[in-house]
Amino acid sequence: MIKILVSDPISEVGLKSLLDAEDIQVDIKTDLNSQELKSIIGEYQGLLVRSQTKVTKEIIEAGKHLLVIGRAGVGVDNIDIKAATEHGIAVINAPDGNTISACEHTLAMLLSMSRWIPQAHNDLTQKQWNRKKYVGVELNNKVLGIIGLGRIGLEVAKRAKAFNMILIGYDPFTTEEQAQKNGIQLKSLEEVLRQADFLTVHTPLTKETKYMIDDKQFSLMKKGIRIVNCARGGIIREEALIKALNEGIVEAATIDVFEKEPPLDSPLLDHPKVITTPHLGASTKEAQLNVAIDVAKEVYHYLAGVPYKNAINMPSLPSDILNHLKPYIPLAEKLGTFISSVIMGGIQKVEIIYSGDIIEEEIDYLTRNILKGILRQHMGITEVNDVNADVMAKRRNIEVVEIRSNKTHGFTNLITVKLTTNIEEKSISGTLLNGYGPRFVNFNGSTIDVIPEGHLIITEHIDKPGIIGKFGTLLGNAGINIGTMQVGRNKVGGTAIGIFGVDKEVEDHILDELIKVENVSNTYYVEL
Ligand SMILES: NC(=O)C1=CN([C@@H]2O[C@H](COP(=O)(O)OP(=O)(O)OC[C@H]3O[C@@H](n4cnc5c(N)ncnc54)[C@H](O)[C@@H]3O)[C@@H](O)[C@H]2O)C=CC1
Ligand SMILES: O=C(O)CCC(=O)C(=O)O
Repeated sequence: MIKILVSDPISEVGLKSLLDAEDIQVDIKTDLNSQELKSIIGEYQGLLVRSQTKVTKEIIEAGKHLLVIGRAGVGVDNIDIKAATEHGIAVINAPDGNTISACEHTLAMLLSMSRWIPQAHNDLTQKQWNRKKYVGVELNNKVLGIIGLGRIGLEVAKRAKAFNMILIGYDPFTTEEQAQKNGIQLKSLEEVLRQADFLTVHTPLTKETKYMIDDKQFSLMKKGIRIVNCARGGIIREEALIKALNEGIVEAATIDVFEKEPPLDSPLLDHPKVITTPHLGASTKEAQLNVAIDVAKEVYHYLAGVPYKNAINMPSLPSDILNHLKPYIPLAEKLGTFISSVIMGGIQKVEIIYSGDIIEEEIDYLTRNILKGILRQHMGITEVNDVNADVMAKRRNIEVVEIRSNKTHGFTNLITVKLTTNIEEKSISGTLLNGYGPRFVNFNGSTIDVIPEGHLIITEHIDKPGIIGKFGTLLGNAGINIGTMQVGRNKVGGTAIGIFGVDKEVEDHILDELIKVENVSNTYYVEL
């Protein structure tokens, strides 16, 4: 039974697919403090959160059985992604379901700020009829600067256009063409800051975006600018914002997200020109249902080994691409397992050559599976998986080189893995034969044709008469039946290899017998 903990309020209707699954137990405990979470997280394979639960390194380390962390929403800055990746835990979010709500909240903030609606309402509740005090500004013909032209930024642009605003934007990861298509003039950050009458930020909180709006940036702004932050606290430095408000650079600000949440001691809450909401951007019935449905489905798919698309720490592949890659995945892992079983010494380099139709695919995913096979087999690292395979290789100073080549050697697709250790270098090539499944087709330069499955004995010997016969006798005497056999050599009388598919597990003492046969240099055993 798989156990999933839901530690933040997430729509139960949206979680129905998990709640109804027979093989999954879902526990909803939304009032845990971090100590309590730490003490129980070890029981769970899955953890579902929104933004309140801080999934720290400590929590991740205590989650000995965690396989997946699902975030019902976009921002994953409350999850230590590095620690999750190192522990092989997939982090999956639900980025699409709350876009419209966050965008509409931004528009609500823009409008209330331009007309001082909350302040005027407050006065009126105090029986003060202040018509002169609250003179606003129109959005019409004003320049709206949008920082971050992703899902929410572009939806905001669409709606701001309806108010006849002039749209300018900054996003180093988008193109001029894409911006123009959405009616936005792409500019440098400095230009946006200098030209905007209204400014709204829609980036994630990263090392690059933290405090991207600080004293220096405020000093570039037009006097009287109005600012919205419905993205993440910390993109705008709060201290600098307060200063800019007090100096009159910023006329008004609307803030949904804070550097520290809840921000109960923040001076922003008391500032007369600031409108605040308690991180409500995604708090609509629709958004909460959407993100719960999305995250439940993705987590279920991840646990069931079915294609999913929104992993943060793995290549996120559309399901059609993942389905196309699927048959190559076991081949990739088996190439890694095989080559690392027949080599001696400490691994220094893994070179992977992809050729043929496979080079059009997301080969990073296959590389992770090759590395997984290598690290599990050669180093006994059982916790390695698709999520952390490349991190684990890097941590062990293994150089990983991926090459796309057009030399297919007659195959429609070919994957060659060359392993270099401090002692030797060996290679294995495999292909996927249409309708026949995976095959190993070359080992250290010798042509072979091996179905990579079951119990395999591999021998390296000199190409001389009688050796294969002796192997047969020895294995027969040990009650081991040879089901398939492949021999190859680089030249007559040269170095030869034998790959014997046998019907049962082979113990070490049998390999010791085989290596005693004259002209045999090495024997190995691998289970695929
Ligand atoms: N207040 C709330 O309740 C909600 C807040 N959010 C937050 O809104 C933000 C935007 O979300 P989405 O639009 O869904 O994300 P997204 O990933 O679709 O868009 C983010 C955009 O920021 C851009 N970007 C990244 N680094 C940048 C930089 N240094 N300078 C300028 N642009 C940069 C990216 O290229 C991307 O286009 C996130 O921080 C998210 O967590 C999202 C939903 C609800
Ligand atoms: O869970 C929430 O309500 C916050 C949503 C949010 O900030 C996000 O999705 O990034």
